[in-house]
Amino acid sequence: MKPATIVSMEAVLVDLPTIRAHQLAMTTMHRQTLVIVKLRCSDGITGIGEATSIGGLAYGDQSPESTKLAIDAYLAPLLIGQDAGNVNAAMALAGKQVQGQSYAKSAIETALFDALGQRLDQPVHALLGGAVRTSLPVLWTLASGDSGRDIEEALSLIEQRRHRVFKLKIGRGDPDANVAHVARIKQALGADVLITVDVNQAWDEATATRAIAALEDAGVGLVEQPVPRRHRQALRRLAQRFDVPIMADESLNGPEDALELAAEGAADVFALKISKAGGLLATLRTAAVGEAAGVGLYGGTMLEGSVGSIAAAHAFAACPQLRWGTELFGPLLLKDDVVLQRPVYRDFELQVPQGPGLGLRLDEDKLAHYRRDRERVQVAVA
Ligand SMILES: O=C(O)C[C@H]1C=CC(=O)O1
Ligand SMILES: [Mn+2]
Repeated sequence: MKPATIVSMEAVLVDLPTIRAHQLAMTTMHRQTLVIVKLRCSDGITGIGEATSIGGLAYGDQSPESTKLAIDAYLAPLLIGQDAGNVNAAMALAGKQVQGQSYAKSAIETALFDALGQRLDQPVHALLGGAVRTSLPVLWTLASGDSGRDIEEALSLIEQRRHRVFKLKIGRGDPDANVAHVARIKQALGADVLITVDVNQAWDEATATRAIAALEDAGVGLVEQPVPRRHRQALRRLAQRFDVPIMADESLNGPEDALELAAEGAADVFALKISKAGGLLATLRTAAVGEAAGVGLYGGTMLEGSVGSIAAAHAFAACPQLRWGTELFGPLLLKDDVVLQRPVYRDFELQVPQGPGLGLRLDEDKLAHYRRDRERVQVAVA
C-alpha cells in the first residue's frame, strides 16, 4: 500500500426533513441534522463519515454544531498531515489531545476506514476482521404520537416485509397513559410481534418500578433506558427485579461503561452506537466486554442518514454476537438523503454493502442543496 496522508477535512451540516414527526420523551423531531465529514487524502481518495445527534442537544451533550466546531477547530488541524492509512494511530492521537467528542471521532474514524477500504479495494467490514453476517435485522420505531396511526404504520410495514419488530418511544406525559398506549399496540399486533419500549431516561425509579410491571403484563419484550443515565444503581435494581430484559442506552458509551454495567449486573442488553463509543473499533471493544459478560447486544442508532447507518452496519456485521438485532432504520425516516445509492432493506433486513470502503458515495448535488450554509457557499462561488 502506497503511503498517503490526510490533506483536508471538511464537516458539513446537512438539514433533512423527516417523513413524519418523530416523538420521543424529550423532544419531537421534524427534521434531522447530519454532520457529513469529507476527508481527503494525498493519493486523491476521499473518505466520508457522519456524526448525528437526536434533537440537537435533547439526547446527549453533543450537538451537530458542537461536533462541527470540534472538527474544524481541533480535530482537523491535529490530524492533517498524519498517515491516512493508520486508523489506530490517528485515533490514538485524537484520543490523547481531544477529550470527549465521541460523535466527531466516530465520523472521522469512519472516513478513515472508508478511504482505507477504497485504497485496498475492500469493504470496511473486512478491515474490521470480516463480517459474520451479510444482512442485519432492523426494527422500526413507532413514534407518531398517536396509537391508531402507529398500529396502521406497523401493519403496513409487516405487509411490506420491511419490519416485524417495533420499538415504542414512551416516557412523555402520564406513565399510565404510556402503558395503555403500549398495551393497545401490542394487542393489535399480536403475540408474534416483538414490542420493545424506549423511555429515554424519563422515569424515576419508583415510576419505573410501577410502569415496568404493567409493561411486562402487557407483553413488552425489552425495556430501554427507563431511568436517567447516571442512576446506575436504580438501573441495576430494575434489571434484577424484572424478568423483562432491561437495556442500557444512554448509560452505555464505551468499553469502560460496559465493564462497570456488566460487573454490577445493571443491564441485560447493551445498545451499541458508533457515535456513543467514538467509532467502529471502540464499538467492537464495547461489544467484546458485553459478550464476555454474557450481556445481549443490540445495534443502536442515533437516527443517522445513510452514511452513518452503513458505517454502523459494517461494525455490527463484524460483531460475533448480535442477539437483539438492530434499529438501523434512520435513512427510512428521512425524506431524502445525500448519497447516490440509498441502503437496501429487504425481507426485514438491511443488506450490508460489499463494495470497497463503506460501499456508498455522496450525491454532491443533494449535499449542495441540503447543506445549511448553502447561501454562503453560493455567494462564495458567484
Ligand atoms: O435510542 C434512542 O434513544 C434514539 C433512537 C433510536 C431509535 C429511535 O427512534 O430513536
Ligand atoms: Mn434509546
